[in-house]
Amino acid sequence: MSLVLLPAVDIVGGQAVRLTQGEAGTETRHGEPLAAALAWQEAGAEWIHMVDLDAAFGRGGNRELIAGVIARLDVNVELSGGIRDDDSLAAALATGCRRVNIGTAALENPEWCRKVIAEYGDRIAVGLDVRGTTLAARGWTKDGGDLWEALDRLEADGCPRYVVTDVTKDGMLQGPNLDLYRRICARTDKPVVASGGVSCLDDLVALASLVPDGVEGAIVGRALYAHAFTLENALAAVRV
Ligand SMILES: O=C(O)c1ccccc1N[C@@H]1O[C@H](COP(=O)(O)O)[C@@H](O)[C@H]1O
Repeated sequence: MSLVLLPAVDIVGGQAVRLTQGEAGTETRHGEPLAAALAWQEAGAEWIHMVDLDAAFGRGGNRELIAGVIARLDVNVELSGGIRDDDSLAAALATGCRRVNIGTAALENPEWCRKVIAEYGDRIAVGLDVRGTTLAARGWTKDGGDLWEALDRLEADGCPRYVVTDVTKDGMLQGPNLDLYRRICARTDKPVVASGGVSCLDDLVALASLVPDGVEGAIVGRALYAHAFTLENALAAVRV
């Protein structure tokens, strides 16, 4: 199996942006989310990782715009940010995304998370956003507990997929935390999508070497927007 590449489209105030280590106020702007998403689709992406950062930071959201973007796409969208209760989950699924990524609520509301995993199966992924082995919640501004305790609980609850971000690597262009993904894959048989730090094609080749361990995909953000490589070249680099 080839590593699945998910170009990221993060949205603030209706614009595509990139943050550094997820910190509000560090954004660089990259135009219309639709234009970005269409560019990744045309370059061959099969999935797009879309984040409503305003919703993740608890300061509004971009759901209508996101629904309009997804309606124009043929590729699968994994949608993150602010999905924390029945209403926000229903609104997220109604955008037409293929799956949603639950972060804060998986840490703060385990019972609800268990319920929606049982109800929606693989339309749900849980985002494990970590600094060291401490989880980050609420726009990565609050500690969300111990990674290994949460992972054991989510395993018991049947979580079908994990999207694992090393927050300290995100937007830094300094390479991914391969050891983190190895350690998580050693503790679960469920697919893991790796996020944070990809800077060059060699980083993607290194992540692709973890496919037999359980790394299914890699989210690529700043490296694509900074033109460190093209998505076409990235897809070729991980193709087997
Ligand atoms: O992706 C980011 O750069 C990011 C930065 C700061 C906070 C969250 C970010 N992204 C993703 O948002 C969801 C978390 O949202 P919530 O906690 O469920 O509301 C998660 O997938 C993060 O990886």
